[in-house]
Amino acid sequence: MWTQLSSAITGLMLAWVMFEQYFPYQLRGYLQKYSQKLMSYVYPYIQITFHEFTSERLKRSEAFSAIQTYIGSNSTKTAKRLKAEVVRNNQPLVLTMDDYEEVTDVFNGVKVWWASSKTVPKKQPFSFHPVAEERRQYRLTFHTRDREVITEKYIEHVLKEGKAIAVKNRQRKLFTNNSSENWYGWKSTKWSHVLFEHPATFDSLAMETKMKEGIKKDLTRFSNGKNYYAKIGKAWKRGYLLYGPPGTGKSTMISAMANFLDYDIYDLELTTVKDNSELRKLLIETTGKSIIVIEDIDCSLDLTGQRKKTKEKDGDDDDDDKSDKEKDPISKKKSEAEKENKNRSKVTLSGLLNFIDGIWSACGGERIIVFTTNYVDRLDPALIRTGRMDKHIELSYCCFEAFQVLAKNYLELKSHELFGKIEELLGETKMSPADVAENLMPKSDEEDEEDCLKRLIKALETTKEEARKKAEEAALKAEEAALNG
Ligand SMILES: Nc1ncnc2c1ncn2[C@@H]1O[C@H](COP(=O)(O)OP(=O)(O)OP(=O)(O)O)[C@@H](O)[C@H]1O
Ligand SMILES: [Mg+2]
Repeated sequence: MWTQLSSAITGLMLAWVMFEQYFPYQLRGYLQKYSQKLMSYVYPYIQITFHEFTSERLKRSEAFSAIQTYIGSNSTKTAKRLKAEVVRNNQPLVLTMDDYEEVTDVFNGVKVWWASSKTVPKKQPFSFHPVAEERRQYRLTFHTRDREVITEKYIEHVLKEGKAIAVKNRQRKLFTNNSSENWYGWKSTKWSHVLFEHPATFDSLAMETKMKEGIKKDLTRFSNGKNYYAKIGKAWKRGYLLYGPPGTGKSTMISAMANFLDYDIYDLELTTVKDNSELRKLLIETTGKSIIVIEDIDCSLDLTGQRKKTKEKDGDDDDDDKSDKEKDPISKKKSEAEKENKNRSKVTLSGLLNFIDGIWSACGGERIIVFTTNYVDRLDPALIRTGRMDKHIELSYCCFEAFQVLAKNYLELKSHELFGKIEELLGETKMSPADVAENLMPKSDEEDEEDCLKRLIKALETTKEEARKKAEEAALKAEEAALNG
């Protein structure tokens, strides 16, 4: 048996050598051409191969990824051998077609075959670029008579569907910028990320229903506005300025926005950005369908510009001002951050404005930029003028409508006899939704809804009393000052 096989192989090899030696080059070309033609009569199928990596810089082919997702979602019903991957502990298994497996698909009554295979490239003795161990490819086979429908419609359908499924299944990410000291090598990591899993939604957000609905509408119009933005010649982006006292839900709203639109979040820490060019590099690295957030913009940088610097030089920063700062927690936060950032970040106001609406801001598309601040009046007018930050949203102290949302979320209460008293007190005093929520949270298993509501009433009364005393003291001081001339 082995001797027969080896003599057959030797015979074939001899025939090939004779063919190579005795047939002239042109004749060999003709023979190959006609044999292929002959084959196409016997085998009337066309094959297209999609490789995993593009030829340039080993980048993964987008078409391959889309096809993989498309086949993955369809093949689980038909393929006999599947590959299982666990993405995360609490996620279901992701099943894809195994290597060397074949599945069929039908499009407009036309049948096609998809097969997966892989090649292992020869090891490079020396290379600067890491070489992928295996390269996979998908082979699409279809009948010659279906050439038109497949090349003109089917492939486009597969790529579009694959991308849509990937968007639907993707795990959203929360990025934060690394300090430039940690950018290394040709594959520098400017952003690092974790999975974004914040549960906040617009339903759980406590604020006036009308305002909430308005914001949701605005976001939906933006995310569906690709053609509109192209038509009016504007970059597909929108700026929001969220302002209000601490604990009124600015950060929570950003998470709710990301969950509502299914976007990633880039939390940009400006104080670690060295200069404007670094800011631009960071921006280029962000992807579409994302929210870029700069929190506490008034603390991040000296965005009040040159005016403030000259003021400080003139010695305008008097003692009274300083003692005020010591009292006010927001100013304290601001001055601490200012001190820390002095000389560290050279990002300028103009650099930031360029980031918001300069030429570079258009790359990527479909992006929302959100600034938050506790003090809107401390920002430079250039930063908040109309057209720059498209929408200004004030998040304020808890109103009764907002309280109702919190009571429903925290205590599953839609009404209660104590609601009337709470409505009255909320109208007379200022308490942030964060503080209201804190009071509504049961502190032990023994506490019921009524205990929580009573605690809130007590807290509201204390706040009201403190505010009354403060106002009295201020009035007294003003009276004294008037008397002293
Ligand atoms: N409007 C709101 N609806 C629901 N929960 C809220 C709301 N505002 C605040 N909270 C609760 O209070 C906590 C603090 O809120 P959040 O961090 O969003 O406030 P903030 O406005 O960003 O404050 P800061 O100005 O200090 O950053 C949140 O974890 C959330 O549970
Ligand atoms: Mg916040």
